[in-house]
Parts: sequence; C-alpha cells; structure tokens
Amino acid sequence: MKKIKPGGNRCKNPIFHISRFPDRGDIIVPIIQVALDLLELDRAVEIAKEAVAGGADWIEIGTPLIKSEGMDSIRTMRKAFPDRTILADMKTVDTGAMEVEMAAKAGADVAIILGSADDSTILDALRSAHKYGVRVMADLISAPEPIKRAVDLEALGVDYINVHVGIDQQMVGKDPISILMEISEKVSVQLAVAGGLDAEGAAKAVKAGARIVIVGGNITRSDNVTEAAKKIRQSVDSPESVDIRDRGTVDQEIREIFKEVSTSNISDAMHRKGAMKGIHPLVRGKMVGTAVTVQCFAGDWAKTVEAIDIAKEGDVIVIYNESKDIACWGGLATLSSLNKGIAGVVIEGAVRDIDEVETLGLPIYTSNTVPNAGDPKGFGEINAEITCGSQAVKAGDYIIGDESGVVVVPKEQAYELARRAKEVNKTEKRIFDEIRRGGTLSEIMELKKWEKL
Ligand SMILES: O=C(CO)[C@H](O)[C@H](O)COP(=O)(O)O
Repeated sequence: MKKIKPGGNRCKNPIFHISRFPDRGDIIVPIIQVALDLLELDRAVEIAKEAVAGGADWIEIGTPLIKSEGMDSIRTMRKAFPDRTILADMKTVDTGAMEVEMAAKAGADVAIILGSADDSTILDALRSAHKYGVRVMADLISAPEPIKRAVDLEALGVDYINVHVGIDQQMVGKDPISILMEISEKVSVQLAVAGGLDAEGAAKAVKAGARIVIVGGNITRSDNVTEAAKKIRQSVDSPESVDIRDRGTVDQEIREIFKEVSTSNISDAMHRKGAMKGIHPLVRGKMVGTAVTVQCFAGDWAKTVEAIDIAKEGDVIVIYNESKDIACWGGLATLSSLNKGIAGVVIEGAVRDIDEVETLGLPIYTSNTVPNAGDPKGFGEINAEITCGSQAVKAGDYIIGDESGVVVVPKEQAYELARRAKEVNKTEKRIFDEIRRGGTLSEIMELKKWEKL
C-alpha cells in the first residue's frame, strides 16, 4: 500500500513534520485534534486560530459544520491553515469513494468515515483516498462490537481508528477510555480517541494508548479557547502530572453540575420544560437539592412542619398549599430547616414572618406572602407526587432555584439533563465572550440564516 506522509504534499515545513509526524503509523508526540462542531464558518475559523495558538495540531471540520456550510467549510479551512492537517468529519456510511473524493478535492488531508459502514464502503473509500493522496480515519461511534470492528478495520487498511463516544452518548454517562484500553491491546494502527475529553480525560487517553486526542466542546466552547487548548496540550505532553479527580457518587456529580449552571441553562437543556410558573424568589440564594414533597390544605401547616423532620441534609421541601391567603410557612419553620441542613423551600401558597426569614437567609421561593397563619390540623401527605407551580414533582426529583425562578428535573433524567445543561452553559459562555468583543447575538448566531422557512 502506498505510504502517505501525514499532512500530505501540503507540508511547507518538512523538518517540523518529519520530526513530529515521521510517517503514517508513527506519531511520536501525541497529536491534539480540535473538533469544530459549530454551525458558523467565520466563528469556526476564529476558534481554530485560537486553538492552534494554544497548541492544537490538527483541525477537524465537525459534521455539523460540514452539514451547515458544505464542502466550502473545508476549502475555507484549507486556505486559512495551509500548513495544518485538516480532517473532514464526513461520518460517511455509504458511497465511501465519492465522499472521500469530495473531501480530498476540497482540501482535506484526512476523511473520517464510519467504522460501522459496510466493508465495501470502507474499501472503496480507501481506494479513493489512495487515488487522491489523503488518509482515512474510521470512527467507531456506535459500533456494536467496537473491539472486533477495530481489528477488522486495521486489516482493511484504514490509517487511523477513532475510539469515539458521541456527544449524546456522553450525556448518559458513557466514556471512551475503558474501550480504548481494550482496543489498544488488540491493534497496532494509530488510535485516536474522542468523547467529551477534558485535560484529565486527555491525560488518561494518552496513558491508555491514544496518539491522537480529539477534543471538541472542552476547547471550542470555552470562553478562553487558547487557554483551554494549552491545558489539553500540557496534559497530553505530561499525562503523569495530571491529577485525576474523584468525581464522587452520581448524586454528588449531579449536584455539583447543577450548582455551576443556571435555571435558564437547565430549562434550555429540557427543551423549555421544567420551569415552575408563578413561583418567585423571596429569600434570594442559589438552591440545589432533592425534593421532599408536601400536599396540604388551606392554612394547615402540620405536614409542612413534619416534613422538616423527614427531610435530610441537602433536600428541598416543595409544598403545595391550597390557600394563597393563609400562610403555611414562617420564621420558626425556617429556623428548624436551617438546623437540619435543608437546602431551601418552594411553596405554592403563602409565607409569613418575612423580616425574620430574610434575616435567616434560607433560600425560599413562593407564590405569595401574608401575615396570617392557619392551624396544624394534620391533613395532607408527605412525599406523594404533587403539582407545584404547574409542574409535577416527585420525592427525589432535583429542584434548582436561582434569580430566574425554579426548575424541576425528574430524578430519572437528572444525570443526562445536568450534563446537557453544562453544555448549554459552556456554549453561552463562549458566545458571551464573543459579544463582549463587540459582536451582537444575531450576527454571531447568523440568526437570519437559521429562521424557519
Ligand atoms: O464527532 C463528534 C461528535 O459526533 C465530536 O467532534 C467529538 O465527539 C469531539 O467532541 P467532544 O470533545 O465535544 O466530544
């Protein structure tokens, strides 16, 4: 098989490329490949420049960018980065030869195709790659038997195999490192790895045998792309020096993420669902916790107060009380809650003793305030499913409150929605930074182009 120098015939600086990438199958220093999963080409070029300044070696035009801007995205990147290795993440599953030809003619050095494509597609893609002097990376995303498929792909002759956990798969807790370890035992082809890698993940990946570390969101959606790339560079170059954090239990991880993101981020991640209606901050403060629910009748505050004894540290008491004119919560309940380490209270109903509860500082979100209380009659239920602020709330659901209001995240989806909210948060921080440099939101997002026809 014809041997092709990484960077193809575009290498303007042969010494650099010979020392750094001597030949296919022989990358000495691990490569950082920045994946540009964006929709707007101008932004992608700018972000790529910042990433290269921070130490990214290879530039991948992500599938969303190719779908949004077509082959012009490859041409533009080629022009902007004449000396860099450019990869086109075509995710080809059929017509391998044609798609590799398209990528090659537009200026890519490497075409990325799906490892799970039929052998006939892989082989024809390789023929086309050899004809046009480019390389082929096979991506194992969603391959049913990735280890076996990696062995097959090596035998078929691909140049690189990417052990890849996709963005949606990451959101449900999958990660590529353990599978990478197994594959690196079985094949000698150069391995790439991708799937939500940060500095810690990049260090683990290099130690597990990856020679190409692909990083998307943790570079491209950072508010300081160059610094983010530098961090990855450092961990790829000195993986032993990176501290591997213990992330704790899933519940701890979920709480940590919810503390970092806003209720607006969470609502976006939930496709505009989850926000309580008519519930506003009374005593301000970020609130994150799991629900203890209370359903009670007009002015009957027995169950609301008993719930304080049932709740554990870090819980949020969520109350539906039938009346907005008789308080079911006040200063004494608030002080009791602080003694138990409760994270906050949400009340569809009324609160009193406002001066006192403000001084005590426990976050409280409510629909109303009044001076008068009712009586502890004992009707109602604790930890039954309730409706509060027009949202269904079950015991154990995650309740998050901040200046914008309160959102309810069903416990069954909490990990995924926390991870997705974090992605929303990262994207917004990056766009915020771009607006700060002088743009406007509609310019940056190319809003007109994306209006529904
Ligand atoms: O191909 C991709 C998604 O299908 C991404 O480019 C790849 O997963 C890297 O991005 P991230 O680091 O955000 O996972």
